[in-house]
Amino acid sequence: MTSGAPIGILGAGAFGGALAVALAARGPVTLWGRDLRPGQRALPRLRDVDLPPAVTTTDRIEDALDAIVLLALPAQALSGFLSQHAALLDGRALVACAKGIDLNSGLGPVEVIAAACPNATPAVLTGPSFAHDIARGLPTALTLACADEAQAIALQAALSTPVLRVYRTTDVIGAELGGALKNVIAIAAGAAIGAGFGDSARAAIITRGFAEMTRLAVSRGARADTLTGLSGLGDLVLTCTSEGSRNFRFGLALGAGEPFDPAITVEGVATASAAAALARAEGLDLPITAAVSDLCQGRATIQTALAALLARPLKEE
Ligand SMILES: NC(=O)C1=CN([C@@H]2O[C@H](COP(=O)(O)OP(=O)(O)OC[C@H]3O[C@@H](n4cnc5c(N)ncnc54)[C@H](OP(=O)(O)O)[C@@H]3O)[C@@H](O)[C@H]2O)C=CC1
Ligand SMILES: O=C(CO)COP(=O)(O)O
Repeated sequence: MTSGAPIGILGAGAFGGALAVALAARGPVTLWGRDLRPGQRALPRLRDVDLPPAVTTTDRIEDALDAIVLLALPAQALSGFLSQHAALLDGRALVACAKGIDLNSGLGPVEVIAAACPNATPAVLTGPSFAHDIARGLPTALTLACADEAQAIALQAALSTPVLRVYRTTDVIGAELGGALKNVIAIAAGAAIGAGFGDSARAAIITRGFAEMTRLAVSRGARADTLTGLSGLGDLVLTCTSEGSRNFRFGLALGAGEPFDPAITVEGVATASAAAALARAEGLDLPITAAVSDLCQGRATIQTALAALLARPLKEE
């Protein structure tokens, strides 16, 4: 494969680290993390995989400002981070790798970038992909969403490798809401399994959860067919069916009444509240999303949440 343009990655957690490993197959990558040492090869959040020589590590953002900059930070950290570093980041191609809705503003990652860096080309990289799969070089398909089609084509080419297959779309809202909302439904699926409700209940949650995802995304301007793609249904299936998912594992613990390590990133908690607020503003009924929000905020128990869902009036599918 021909050498690609240098890529900067801001955020050295599991996903930033995995993308650095994968993209090093194309060309030089600079990985920034707030505690990253120059020459560091092992990352605490990405076990069992060392960074290859084509990855330079740094704790100076200035070192990672390449033509393409990936923002591999949790969704709730993005706005503050961008405001803090806007002078350095504005005007560049900024690709959010986060899946969530900002709780303060109700915005997705691309709108968060646009608000903080109005001269940037904002995009989002999303889709079904566990960091440990990508880092191990397993075949993976992602979606790159950018409103500007020419930029989407360029970013798709720059971020694809022989095993990382990137599709593209200009439907930014659809791609980012699919990625954000699947985490909420994965918490519900995990909670159902953790509480012992069984696989049939999980199938119902996945299906009716998908209907909620589509309803909210379409009301916000997304195309319905984007939700049936990798960034929506694809990621929903992965996250609701694998204990590789932190959101699913968090749900399992919630359903079983067990504690969960608060240091682990679980995007669906904040996004459930943000999505429930958006649904109220749009006048939409999203019962599973509301139940997850209530469960996470301690306003419901798994038993009261189930009873409320089952007591809803019978309706046409
Ligand atoms: N892990 C996965 O399989 C996948 C994750 N994603 C998405 O990627 C995003 C990031 O997740 P992931 O990498 O897994 O999360 P991790 O918890 O593994 O890592 C998060 C990283 O962000 C850093 N960070 C958090 N807040 C800030 C801040 N304010 N300033 C600077 N750095 C900060 C953390 O630094 P520190 O360690 O110093 O706290 C850490 O390095 C999420 O939106 C997730 O949904 C998408 C696809 C797959
Ligand atoms: O987004 C992911 C898979 O596509 C990772 O899911 P978790 O954040 O639940 O681990």
